Amino acid sequence: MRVLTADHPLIAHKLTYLRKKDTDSPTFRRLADELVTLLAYEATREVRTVPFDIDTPVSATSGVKLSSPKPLVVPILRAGLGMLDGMVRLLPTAEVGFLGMLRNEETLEAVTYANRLPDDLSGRQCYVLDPMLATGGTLAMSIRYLVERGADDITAVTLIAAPEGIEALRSQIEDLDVPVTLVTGAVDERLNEHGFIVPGLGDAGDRLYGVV
Ligand SMILES: O=P(O)(O)OC[C@H]1O[C@H](OP(=O)(O)OP(=O)(O)O)[C@H](O)[C@@H]1O
Ligand SMILES: O=c1cc[nH]c(=O)[nH]1
Ligand SMILES: [Mg+2]
Repeated sequence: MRVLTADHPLIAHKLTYLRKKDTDSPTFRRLADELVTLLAYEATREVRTVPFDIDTPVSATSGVKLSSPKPLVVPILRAGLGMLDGMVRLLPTAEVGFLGMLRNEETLEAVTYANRLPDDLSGRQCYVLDPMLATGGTLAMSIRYLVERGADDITAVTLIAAPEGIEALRSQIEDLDVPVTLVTGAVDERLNEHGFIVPGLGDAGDRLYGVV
């Protein structure tokens, strides 16, 4: 698994305000949206294209367009939904599939409670969106699931990742014969005893949508 950590002052600035505990939900949503658009530039660096001949007002020329099959963007509900608009703004032809996953607060194991994805993902490039990579369990399950359905290239986009989670994810998907890239806005210090990222930003889903 390739890991790309963003190194950009605008990303660092926006992440700082996202982390602040007194940042309200509307501001948190706006910052998450802006951050994913900046990260999407890096995440889509290898999106597949095909040659495309066009006429400008001046002459004929060749360019490129996104190839078929269309890329699939998969936000992990709930918190990944806060990253969807920012991603599809850069990838307007992408299709969107949904996975609903919840981490058990005691065992920290992820369970899947919703699934709305195409059955056959053969030949698809998939972009998985989830702001937090903590123990790595949620992303490992979702990536394995997409590969079982045929996805042949996966990029996960996170805002913040824990170093332990990155290593756990790496080991849980190392048997997969598919390139996986992780693009993250930051790699934080560690996980605490409750499986929360330190310093992190708290519970991303709650901060986006309220405490449930
Ligand atoms: O790396 P992991 O240890 O698996 O933890 C990360 C997961 O935890 C959070 O979701 P949560 O379970 O809080 O669900 P929510 O998005 O509905 O709040 C987060 O959005 C990730 O999906
Ligand atoms: O710090 C964390 C860990 C898991 N999920 C979150 O939303 N935040
Ligand atoms: Mg949550």
